[in-house]
Amino acid sequence: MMNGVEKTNGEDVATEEQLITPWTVSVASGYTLLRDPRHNKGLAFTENERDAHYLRGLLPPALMTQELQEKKLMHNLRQYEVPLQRYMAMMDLQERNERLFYKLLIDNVEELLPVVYTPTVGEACQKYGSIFRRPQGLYISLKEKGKILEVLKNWPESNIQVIVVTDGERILGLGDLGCQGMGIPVGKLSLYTALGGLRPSACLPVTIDVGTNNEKLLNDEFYIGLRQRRATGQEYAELLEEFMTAVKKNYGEKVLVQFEDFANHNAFELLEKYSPTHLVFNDDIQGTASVVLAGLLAALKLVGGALADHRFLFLGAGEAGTGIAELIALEISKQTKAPLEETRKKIWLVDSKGLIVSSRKESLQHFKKPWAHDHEPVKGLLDAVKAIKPTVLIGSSGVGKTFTKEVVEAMASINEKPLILALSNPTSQSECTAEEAYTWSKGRVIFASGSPFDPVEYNRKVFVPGQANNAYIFPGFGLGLIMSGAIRVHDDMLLAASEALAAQVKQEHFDKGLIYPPFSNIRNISANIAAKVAAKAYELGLASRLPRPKDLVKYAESCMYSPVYRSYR
Ligand SMILES: O=C([O-])CC(=O)C(=O)O
Ligand SMILES: [Mg+2]
Repeated sequence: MMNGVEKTNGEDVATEEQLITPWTVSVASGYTLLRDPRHNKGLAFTENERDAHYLRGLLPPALMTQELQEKKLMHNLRQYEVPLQRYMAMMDLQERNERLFYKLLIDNVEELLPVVYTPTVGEACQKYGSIFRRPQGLYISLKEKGKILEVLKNWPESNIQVIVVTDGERILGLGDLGCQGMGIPVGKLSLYTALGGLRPSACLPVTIDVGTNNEKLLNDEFYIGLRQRRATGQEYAELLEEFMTAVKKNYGEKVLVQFEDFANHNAFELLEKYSPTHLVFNDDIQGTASVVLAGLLAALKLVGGALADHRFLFLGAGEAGTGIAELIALEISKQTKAPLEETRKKIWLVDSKGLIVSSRKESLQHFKKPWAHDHEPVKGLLDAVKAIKPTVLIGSSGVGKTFTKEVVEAMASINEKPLILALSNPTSQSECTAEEAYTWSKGRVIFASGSPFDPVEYNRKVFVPGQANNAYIFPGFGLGLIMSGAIRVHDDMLLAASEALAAQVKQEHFDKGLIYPPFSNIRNISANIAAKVAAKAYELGLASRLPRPKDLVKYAESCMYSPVYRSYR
């Protein structure tokens, strides 16, 4: 139980032999207050606050508003030309003055998203050891086996609502970054707060360190993780089981665990294993699926027809590829009442061995098997495009530069308005650039990508590429789950989130060729997504927060964290 009889940090339920953490709660003042990022306001402390909180002399005389601090910091950030330096400046700010960090991020979301998130966060993870200053998040390694519950109690907050956890094995499209994957949970959770309005203190980033198979990191003297090859099989499963059990025991039934950037085999297995007993969500399978489906639903206004009239070809049959494919098949099945086995046949996947066809079925990993349709073998992507004649081409393999000129031209020769999504992250792994997509299709493509691209001018027309990134969905999705007290995730909630996001794309966006709304309005979008997800949770009997609020959008908005400074008495 979270807020009821038991205290959440477990002291009350501990027996006399059990070890507890002797937390004390005190009012911060003076030097300690300035060093406490959650409460520090820097030069924005008022005269009264300086008197009352023993700050006299610890600050220079000037007073600044939060707006002026924001202006100064944005100016400073823009001086850095190297993206990683901007990232480090933002992380320093988060460690120094949390509210100001979120004020910057919320007010300048389009400019700062690429700094604290994709693509720069990818480079930050690669160099995490070298840029390491203060630890962020919770590290749970094989050394902590048998003690995970105690480790959770070391974290200074006990009222956790969302955990983003990675084991670092597949960080974006960059591969195994081991313990240095911590940048991802940290970045995702700062979006939970900035874009979805969850309180920072309710968010817990976790990295599970079972080793790494990345030789470069194993030989890097600055590497911060366990210097061993990855534990697998039973050893791995046991550590995760201990973690999942400890999480539920410590935070209760309603804590959301978001799996992030696990390698394919573990991602599918963990989701399947824990969905029946925990509130779990895999962002790379389900979040990406929901955001892509939203883009497709919106794109129908530009390309015409119903979803069922289209043919889909994927390059990449991992978490994103099969997750998106399954959600598209589910949506078509709901719309047409055709069984899933039928609707799946509109969707074709290509992996590293070529088109997935029935003759390969025996040797396929189980998550690929539903996509093995009858067709003669086809080797490469270009031949698959020519054979399948898709209206929609989606890249989700994590490998860059795979949508070649020939592939884009083939799509443009088949379709008046080809729909191409280059989802792989970060920018270096994108299947093609926005400029390539517009140029090679002679300006006819409808394009979106996982990493952001600047607008492109082609034939004196400006094209604005959309960003098909799960960041549109997970913050609002999570908010919807938390605010309704949901105890399980259901696929219908993903569909509800897709529809809510698609509904936010307005004529002015379509006019620019966009199939996603701009991020500048993301808090409002998140409130709408949260409301639809929560409504679905109530409808399905999965919500525990009763009675149901009448106006769920208003309620979502009222739950959202504001970064504006509070006055101290
Ligand atoms: O982090 C992102 O930008 C999207 C994502 O989940 C991934 O690429 O794994
Ligand atoms: Mg991810």
